[in-house]
Amino acid sequence: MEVEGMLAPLSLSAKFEGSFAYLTVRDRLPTILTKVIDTIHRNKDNFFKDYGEEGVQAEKRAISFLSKMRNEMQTDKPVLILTDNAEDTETWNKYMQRQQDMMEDGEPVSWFKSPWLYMECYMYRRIREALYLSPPMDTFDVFKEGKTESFFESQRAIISVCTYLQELITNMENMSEVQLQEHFFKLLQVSLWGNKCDLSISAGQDNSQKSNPIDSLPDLQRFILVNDSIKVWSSLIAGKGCGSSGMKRGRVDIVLDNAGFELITDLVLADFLVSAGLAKQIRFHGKSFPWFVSDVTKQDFEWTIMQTMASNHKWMSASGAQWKHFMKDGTWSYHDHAFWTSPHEFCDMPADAADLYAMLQDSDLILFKGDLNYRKLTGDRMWEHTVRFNRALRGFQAAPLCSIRTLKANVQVGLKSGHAEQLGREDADWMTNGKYAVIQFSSPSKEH
Ligand SMILES: O=P(O)(O)OC[C@H]1O[C@](O)(CO)[C@@H](O)[C@@H]1O
Ligand SMILES: [Mn+2]
Repeated sequence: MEVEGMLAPLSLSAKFEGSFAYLTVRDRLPTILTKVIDTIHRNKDNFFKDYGEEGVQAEKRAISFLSKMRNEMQTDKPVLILTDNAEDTETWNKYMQRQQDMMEDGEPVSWFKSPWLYMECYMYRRIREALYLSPPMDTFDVFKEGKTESFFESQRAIISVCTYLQELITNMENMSEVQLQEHFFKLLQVSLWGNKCDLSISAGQDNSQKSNPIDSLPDLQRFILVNDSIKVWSSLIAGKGCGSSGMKRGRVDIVLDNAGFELITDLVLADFLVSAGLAKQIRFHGKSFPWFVSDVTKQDFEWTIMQTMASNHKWMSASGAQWKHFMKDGTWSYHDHAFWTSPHEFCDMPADAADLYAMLQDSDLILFKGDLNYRKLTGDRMWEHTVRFNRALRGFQAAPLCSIRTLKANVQVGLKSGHAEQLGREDADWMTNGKYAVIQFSSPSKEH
């Protein structure tokens, strides 16, 4: 899929001392691992209650795997092949070989020498392996507690967005297209800022939403570096317009990121799209195992809808009930695919996950939530900031797509000349502190 003659720049990597990747591998990843070990240990009594002595042995075994990995990471040991014979084990091991073939002077693939994206993904896959090899703990979600807490700590913000949604739906019939567009822009921004609330960048610290998200939007506007909302709107209108002729299906895919408040903002946006007739079908894509601390799994997805329904706030529970209904009648559906928990850049998708690529090709619009998806869209490479988004996608163009992301890693393309330099002067950490954001669109037929 790579455009001929146009090589991609180098991958971000911890081998660049002092870089954000370096600091992440040196400081943040070991902290996350320590928390994982601590969580397993704190749950020892529960494992005993549920599984007896077998549970206690499993706890010890998992902790020993994880401590070993922390040590390997901190001493920059070669990366090990996976041995858990899971559905994706072979893919991961093949990918390691691919990385090995790219190493200079035959040096082994290792934590501080290989691409950051690969190594960070690999850590979460190894956590999975440690649990997988420690039955009956194989289904334990080490990040569940954090995700649940972040949901409950965002209650007030959740109530305000659900109330906003329900009021909107009540008045929708009399709304002009311009008014609908205005509300769409707002909800897209709520979903954008919802991405501030991930737990990976804060190494698991509380990062929930406390204030009313709708009221905060005007103040946050100036932090949106690229805002292609109007193009996203146009692609939705195009999908809608052709619906009756059978050309387009009015299908929107949302590639989810984090559970907690962010997921609620995505569900609210999806509800709005359906209720306003802008989409007929929404397919949500989540992770098939716990990933990057706060990412949504099927369990989180179902739990969130149930909890929303169970709220004693009228508009929150009404929203939850509506979402359950959408799931039941097929208007909404949840999908997971091993590709989302692989280390691949998205330009690899046609070759490495052809079924998923084909599925996405019949979408009218794909919304990619969050920072990690942006890193994978752009390959997590050292692009010049002025390179076009389309170019950085390196042929990944299944359908019109939009990345909705707060900046938490130092890759950013599609900026006007001089903009990055100006930002650098104003705020040295603009690419990694989660204060700035983009709504960046790309369509297969148009150059951007
Ligand atoms: O949940 P998000 O928006 O993908 O953010 C997770 C980000 O946090 C980090 O783990 C911080 O290192 C990044 O690697 C990653 O891109
Ligand atoms: Mn995430």
